[in-house]
Amino acid sequence: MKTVLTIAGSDCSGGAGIQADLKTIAAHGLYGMSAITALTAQNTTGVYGISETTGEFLASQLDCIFQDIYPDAVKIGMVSSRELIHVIAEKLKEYKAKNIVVDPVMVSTSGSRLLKDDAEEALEECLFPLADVITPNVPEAEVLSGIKIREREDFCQAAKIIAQKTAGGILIKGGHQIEDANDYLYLKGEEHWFSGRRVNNPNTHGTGCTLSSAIASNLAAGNSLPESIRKAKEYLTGALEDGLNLGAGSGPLNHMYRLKDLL
Ligand SMILES: Nc1ncnc2c1ncn2[C@@H]1O[C@H](COP(=O)(O)OP(=O)(O)OP(=O)(O)O)[C@@H](O)[C@H]1O
Ligand SMILES: Cc1ncc(CO)c(N)n1
Repeated sequence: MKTVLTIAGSDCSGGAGIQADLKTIAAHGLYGMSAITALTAQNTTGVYGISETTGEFLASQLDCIFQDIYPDAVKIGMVSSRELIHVIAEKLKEYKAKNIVVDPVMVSTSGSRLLKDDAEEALEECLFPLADVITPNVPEAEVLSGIKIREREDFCQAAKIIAQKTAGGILIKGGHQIEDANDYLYLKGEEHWFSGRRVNNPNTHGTGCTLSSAIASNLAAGNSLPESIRKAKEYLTGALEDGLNLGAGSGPLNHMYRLKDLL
């Protein structure tokens, strides 16, 4: 069985972070493992607390995983501090990790900052060079490139700037655009657009985590990057279209929508 590791923060309400990743990996029929960077106290209405793990303990989790069950792909989500980013980069190099998806999580869907100021630079310097693909949303891509993204051409311009930090692909997610849900991939000088059906559902807690772990799952299964993104987007759109409505705020997706017939 193919295996996928997620290195991310825990969302106690189950909609984003580690919990969304493990549900996504399981829904793809793969074996999921997790190294937890931080506990968060959050729910569909917001993030109420963050308790980070130590660098030493994160290193220990990664040693346990890589020395025993080697992952076929690795997804990295919320990593809020410089120290933890350094630990991850060192361990990924030490164990020659492959199929690395970096989701540069900066702000939660509900608007809370999930990254300390000094961590942004470390993310770009230490993790981007190791990534097979990085998956910023539009606001994150604006921060990383330093330009405003409004028109189709802006996606390309921003990606080219970000590409100076990575040899991997840059997937700029258009979920925050109003009219459509199209995503843009810049990979080794080539452009790919992935057109999405925009779903009229305000319950989008964890869309970014779900997409990146679905991409990692598809890479682990041996798909090319563009094919992994196409399949991941299809999975995500279905989970959103299912119309689950839990909690008082922006609720989670239904990861098990393809298994409904079993019940
Ligand atoms: N309403 C929607 N309908 C269809 N697809 C959507 C919708 N909202 C987001 N998406 C898709 O979800 C994926 C994740 O994009 P999004 O921009 O929401 O990520 P994100 O902002 O990183 O997520 P998060 O808020 O969890 O951090 C993309 O493929 C995007 O196109
Ligand atoms: C733990 C965690 N990771 C990522 C996000 C991004 O939505 C979140 N809300 N919580």
